[in-house]
Amino acid sequence: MKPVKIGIIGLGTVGGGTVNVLKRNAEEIARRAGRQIVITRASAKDLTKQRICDTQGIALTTDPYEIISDPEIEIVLELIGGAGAVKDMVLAAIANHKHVVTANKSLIALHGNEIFAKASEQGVIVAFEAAVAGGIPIIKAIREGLSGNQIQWLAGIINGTGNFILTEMRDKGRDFYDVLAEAQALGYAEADPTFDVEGIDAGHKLTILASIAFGIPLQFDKVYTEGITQVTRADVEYAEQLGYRIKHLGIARKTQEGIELRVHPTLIPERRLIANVNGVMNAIVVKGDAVGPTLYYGAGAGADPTASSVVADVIDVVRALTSDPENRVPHLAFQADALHNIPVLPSQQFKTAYYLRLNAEDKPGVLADVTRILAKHQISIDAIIQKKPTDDRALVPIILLTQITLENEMNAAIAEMEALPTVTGRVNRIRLETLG
Ligand SMILES: NC(=O)C1=CN([C@@H]2O[C@H](COP(=O)(O)OP(=O)(O)OC[C@H]3O[C@@H](n4cnc5c(N)ncnc54)[C@H](O)[C@@H]3O)[C@@H](O)[C@H]2O)C=CC1
Ligand SMILES: N[C@@H](CC=O)C(=O)O
Ligand code: NA
Repeated sequence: MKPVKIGIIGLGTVGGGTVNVLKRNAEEIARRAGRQIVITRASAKDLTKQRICDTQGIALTTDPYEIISDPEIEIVLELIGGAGAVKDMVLAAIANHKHVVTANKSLIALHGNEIFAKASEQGVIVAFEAAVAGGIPIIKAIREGLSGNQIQWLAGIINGTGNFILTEMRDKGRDFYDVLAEAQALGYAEADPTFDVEGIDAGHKLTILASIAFGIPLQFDKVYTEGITQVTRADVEYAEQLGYRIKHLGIARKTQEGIELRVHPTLIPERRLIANVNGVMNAIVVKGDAVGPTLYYGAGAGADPTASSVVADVIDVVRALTSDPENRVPHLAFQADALHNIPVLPSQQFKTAYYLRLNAEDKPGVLADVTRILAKHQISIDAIIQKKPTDDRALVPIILLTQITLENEMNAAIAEMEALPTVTGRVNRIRLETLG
């Protein structure tokens, strides 16, 4: 059989890694795909830049459209990133009947509904395994491996940069921005690293996971996102004293009222496997009604791990080249005409337990005021720690763990606690999930 010709647009961390893996494992890949896969062309912004891959035998250009319109190329690998100009490139590739493999979660989360509709019209595949949790085959696991289940919830550490930062801060006491700079140097971070630390990247990934788990359209605008910048060393220590770890999680949960889609720092019991996932590693727990809880673990970022997913997608596409488009795995796991518009809940309707930390004056009655406010909002307390004063102004940190409550009630209770004359500053809240 003739080799399949592919073109890559974007030769940075993931593009370079993909060239390396495709070259290094060419023989095994051909045995799996049934055909040889050859990168004939690649586009890069700067042709003189030093790369992590050898581009020998690959015709280079600065113009991605030369690849997108090349009649010889069957699969275009979009490894540039961003959701602006790249969207037009991907739509142009689809219009030219090319299959597309992408690692771009922002593109899929923001424009996936349109892109998949256009791809289906043209009978081509848009594959995106690398877009969620780097090297972990989580898309395939949910879309194919768990397709017999009703998915009840999923929760995951789905940003490698954020987990790397939290781990280094906790284990080595390192400075936030120092670790972020290292994550950038290692190629883990997004072009705009606020996407990593403010939870936007995790929000993009959660959008995709929720869609394939529940059969709903992609809707990033409804994801609640909170980043890791407000997590303090004190919170990490208090959480540990109470038997918890703080992880930045993306959580999608189907409830009677609708779907919760939220990204935020979360206390998790330290005995859970996911609480012990460190560094750039990612992990996702998916609970199906038939299978029960399942856990997927692996590198969430980096050149070779991400390339592992890109190349697996390329092989899938090659295997499917001769299949009838009607019989292919649907892009979003459910048939395109069978997606449901289940409401995504506003954050006020989330139900979760909480860790609260507040600074109060060291006076009798303060704790009673706080517990009275919580009781008024029907919030039950699971644990309280009152620390010794932190300074000569005699402020005492009070740490509380609550039982599951409605976020709306918690918002009201926090506002009342902050208004107490004996409470100084903001009440720091972190949501808590037992993930049982
Ligand atoms: N770095 C990682 O670990 C992971 C990245 N991703 C995603 O993979 C994609 C690529 O990310 P990275 O490789 O990390 O970024 P990168 O910045 O290392 O590489 C992107 C490359 O595209 C080039 N480029 C920009 N505009 C171009 C144009 N018009 N034509 C040709 N090349 C152009 C840039 O010069 C750069 O070399 C992004 O969507 C990212 O979110 C996904 C999973 C993991
Ligand atoms: N910036 C992302 C890259 C992979 O998706 C991350 O750190 O997880
Ligand atoms: Na993946």
